[in-house]
Amino acid sequence: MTDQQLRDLLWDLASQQRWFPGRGGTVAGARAGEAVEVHDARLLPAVLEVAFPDGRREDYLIPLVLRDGKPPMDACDDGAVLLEALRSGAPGFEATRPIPAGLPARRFAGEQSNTTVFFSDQLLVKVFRRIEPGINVDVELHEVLAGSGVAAELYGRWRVDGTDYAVFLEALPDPTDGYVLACRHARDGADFTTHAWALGEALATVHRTLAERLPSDTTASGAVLAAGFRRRFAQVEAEVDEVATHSAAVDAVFGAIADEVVATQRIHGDCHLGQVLLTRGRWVYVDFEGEPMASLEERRAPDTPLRDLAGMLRSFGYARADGGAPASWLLACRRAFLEGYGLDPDVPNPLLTAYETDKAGYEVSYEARYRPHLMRVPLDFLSELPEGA
Ligand SMILES: Nc1ncnc2c1ncn2[C@@H]1O[C@H](COP(=O)(O)OP(=O)(O)O)[C@@H](O)[C@H]1O
Ligand SMILES: O=P(O)(O)O[C@H]1O[C@H](CO)[C@@H](O[C@H]2O[C@H](CO)[C@@H](O)[C@H](O)[C@H]2O)[C@H](O)[C@H]1O
Repeated sequence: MTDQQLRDLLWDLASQQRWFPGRGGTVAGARAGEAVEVHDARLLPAVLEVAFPDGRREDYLIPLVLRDGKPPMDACDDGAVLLEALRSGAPGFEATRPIPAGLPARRFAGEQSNTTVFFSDQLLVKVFRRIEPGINVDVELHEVLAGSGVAAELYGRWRVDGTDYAVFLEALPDPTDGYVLACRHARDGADFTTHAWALGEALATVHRTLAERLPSDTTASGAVLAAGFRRRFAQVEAEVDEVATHSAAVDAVFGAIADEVVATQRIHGDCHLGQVLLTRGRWVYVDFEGEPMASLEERRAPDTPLRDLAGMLRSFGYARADGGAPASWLLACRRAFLEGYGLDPDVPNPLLTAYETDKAGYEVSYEARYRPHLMRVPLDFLSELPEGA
């Protein structure tokens, strides 16, 4: 295949995909690594390089399966090759447990920023699409959380020249999405506190395990955190006029943490109810990649566990709004979640409020851009902040 043919092929394959935000860009190049022999096929790790008008460049992985007499195809549509590559120990593939042979492959059809292929109901591979040089945080943290019971077990990885291309994980049996379940409870006016408590307990296990296995001797000062929150909120103010009425209350929330000093550690980083699955009575956290817009360096940096707690608390607020539940439903979820985590909900926690406020500000601008009909949800949270917090 010539260089031009590879560029055209990858662009065609990517352009049809929901995970590909590269349409606003142009092809800057295409490259292919060493092909891997798997039975009667060859697996070619191909990467499309996309340039954007603002100067950004992004790399998108489109592993190709090449078979004699057939057009090349995205390996995610021929997932058996990926499983067999792991099982047979093909170059770059490393299994961390025994891999069953011949499981039927099914590509996940839902909205996703990467691409997941399930193998029967036993395991899955998540192929990373936008790749960055180095270790992928999702792989790193799944490895660290092995055996903790609050994350899926790692089955292996595909790593090329020190960069993670894919992670193989246990497929959790009978999974139910946490946000879907919470919204259903809110709609039915059903009690969600047992689940909220268990989610808090599971998050405490995530944090404890990460702190034990990836210790970090770092702290964050409230003044620095507040400065960051204020900068981010100023951007929201510039974008959405309606937040101006809440500016004084928000400023007071951020001002209240100036004297704090908190320990930092590795955290989930993008915690919300859409990142937890209930599997046979147990809550499991998924997708440890951190905030998609943050750089790899930012996503690997220690942070305070309160960011994860705040993300989850905000999510209960969304579920309440979605299901039209009363304020008491939300309050009960919040209390149960904090208690399950090991915090006393009656003890004021200005730092946690500051993280929630920061997240709500971010949500206002996210909703203004993508889902204006939901902008009221974070705005309502801001409107409930006490004036002189
Ligand atoms: N171990 C797992 N077992 C079963 N389903 C999973 C597992 N991990 C993730 N999922 C589901 O697969 C989908 C995509 O997973 P996710 O890790 O969030 O992908 P992305 O990084 O592309 O957003 C989600 O619907 C999630 O609930
Ligand atoms: O899951 P992503 O990392 O892509 O996060 C983005 O989209 C989320 C919505 O899908 C958005 O989350 C917000 O809405 C959720 C309900 O739809 C709610 O559970 C979250 O708490 C709320 O923040 C997230 O902010 C955005 O970054």
